[in-house]
Amino acid sequence: MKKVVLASASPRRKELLLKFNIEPIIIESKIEERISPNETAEQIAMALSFEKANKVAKELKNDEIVIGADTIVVFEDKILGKPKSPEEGMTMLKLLSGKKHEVITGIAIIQANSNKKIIDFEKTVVKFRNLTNEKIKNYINTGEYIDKAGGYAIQGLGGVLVEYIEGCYYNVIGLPIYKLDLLLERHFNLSLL
Ligand SMILES: Cc1cn([C@H]2C[C@H](O)[C@@H](COP(=O)(O)OP(=O)(O)OP(=O)(O)O)O2)c(=O)[nH]c1=O
Repeated sequence: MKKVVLASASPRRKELLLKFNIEPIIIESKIEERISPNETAEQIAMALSFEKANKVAKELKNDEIVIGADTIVVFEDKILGKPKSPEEGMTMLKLLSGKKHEVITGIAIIQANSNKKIIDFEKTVVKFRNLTNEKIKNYINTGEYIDKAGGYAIQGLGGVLVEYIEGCYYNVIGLPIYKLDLLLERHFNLSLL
């Protein structure tokens, strides 16, 4: 397989790629995550994933495949980022309690030093069970909410909060693996299997 560069500091994304037999070179891509009010959530996630991948691709000398991704949580047209405090985490989980929300991941794949690039997104609906204030407080106290869009991690103790999902599980964790394989196959003649 060609050299794959993951333009991400997210340990989840690295672990996911490793699980699917890709050993990525990690290059963190620090961008300012600006959110423009005129864009849809899908457009925002795709634009941010592209910015992350493009920043790294521009610094490379060969024809590496660069992957960038951005995950956002959308509840009733409101974008929920990463909570900056336990209080904000608590407010987010109260909003999500008993309701459905969307997790959207933008994914950008760029071949460095070529004009080959593709940008797409994946959407998963997540239904939360009804949460008591005590349950929310107990979850926030675990600290797991930190660094997670929407303030929870489905792959961890946050799994207790989720009743069901509609769509790709890996998308919620930050990288829709089936779509990555589909895009690699279709546009780069590569595949995970
Ligand atoms: C909803 C949810 C989000 N998350 C995580 C996935 C993403 O890593 C994070 C959203 O932040 P992102 O901005 O997508 O990614 P990141 O800051 O972790 O890494 P980088 O920008 O360097 O690529 O939330 C989970 O791990 N589990 C979940 O259930």
